Amino acid sequence: MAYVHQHLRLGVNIDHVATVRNARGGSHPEPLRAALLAAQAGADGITAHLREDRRHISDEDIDRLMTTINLPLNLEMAATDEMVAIALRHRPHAACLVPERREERTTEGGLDAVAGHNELAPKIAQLRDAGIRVSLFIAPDKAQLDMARRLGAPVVELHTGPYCHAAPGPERQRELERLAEAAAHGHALGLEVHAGHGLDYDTVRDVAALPEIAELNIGHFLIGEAIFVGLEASIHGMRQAMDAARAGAEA
Ligand SMILES: CC(=O)[C@@H](O)[C@H](O)COP(=O)(O)O
Ligand SMILES: NCC(=O)COP(=O)(O)O
Repeated sequence: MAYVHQHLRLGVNIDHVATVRNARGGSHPEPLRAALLAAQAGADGITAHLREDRRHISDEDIDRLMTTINLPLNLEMAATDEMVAIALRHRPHAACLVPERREERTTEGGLDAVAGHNELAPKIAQLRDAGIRVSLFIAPDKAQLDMARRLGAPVVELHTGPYCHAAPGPERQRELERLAEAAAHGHALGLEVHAGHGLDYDTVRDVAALPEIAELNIGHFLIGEAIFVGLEASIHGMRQAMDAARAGAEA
C-alpha cells in the first residue's frame, strides 16, 4: 500500500484577523482570540506571518500568542537578521522562511533557496541551534527541495498559490501534478512536507489527498468564510474536507 501520512495537521493562519483589526486601528478583532477559538475548533497549530512592514500581525501579537496559546506556533518570517533575532527571542515551535517584497499584495512566489543558499545557511543553522523547527516556503520544484535538504531544513512548505489560481481543467491538473511530484520527492529526501497558500474548501481536496503531506496551513479563506458562518464552523468545514479527502486517498 502507498505511504499515507496518518494525521493531516491543520495550521490555522490568523493574519487576516489582524488585517481587519488594523483597518481601524485599536484592538478588535483580536488575533489571539481567533487563535484560542481555532484551538477549540480542532486546529493543530497556529500560523502567523510577522511581515517586515507589519501590515497585519504585530510584534505584540507574537508576544501574546507565545505566552497564551497551547498550540504550536509556526512563525512565518522573512530570512532577515531582524526576524531571526525575533524568532530567537521567542523560540516558537517552528519558523517558516518566506520571501517578501514590500509592494506585493500577498506572498507571490516561493523562497529561492538555490540562489539564496549562502545567505540562508547561517540563518537556518541559528534557528535550528535554538531548537526551532525550520521550514522553507518553496515552489514545488525538485531543485528547491534538494537545496532544502542540503541546507538542513527539516520541513518544506509547498506553495499552493499557482495551483489554486490555475483555471480548473488541464492547467490546474498540471499544477497538481507538480505538487504531487514535489511531495513524493520531498518525502523520499526525508523532509516533512507541508503545503499552503490560497486553499479553500474546493482546492484543498486534491492537495489533502496527496499522501506525503503532513500539514496544511490555511488562513485567508477561513477568516473570510468566518464572516458568514463563524470561525469555528469555517474551521470545522475545512477539517471535514481534509479528512474526507484523506480517507478517500487511503481507501
Ligand atoms: C506565506 C504565506 O502564504 C502566508 O503568510 C500568507 O502570505 C499570509 O498572507 P499575506 O500574504 O496576505 O500576508
Ligand atoms: N503559508 C500559507 C499560509 O499560512 C496561509 O495562506 P493563506 O491561506 O492565507 O493564503
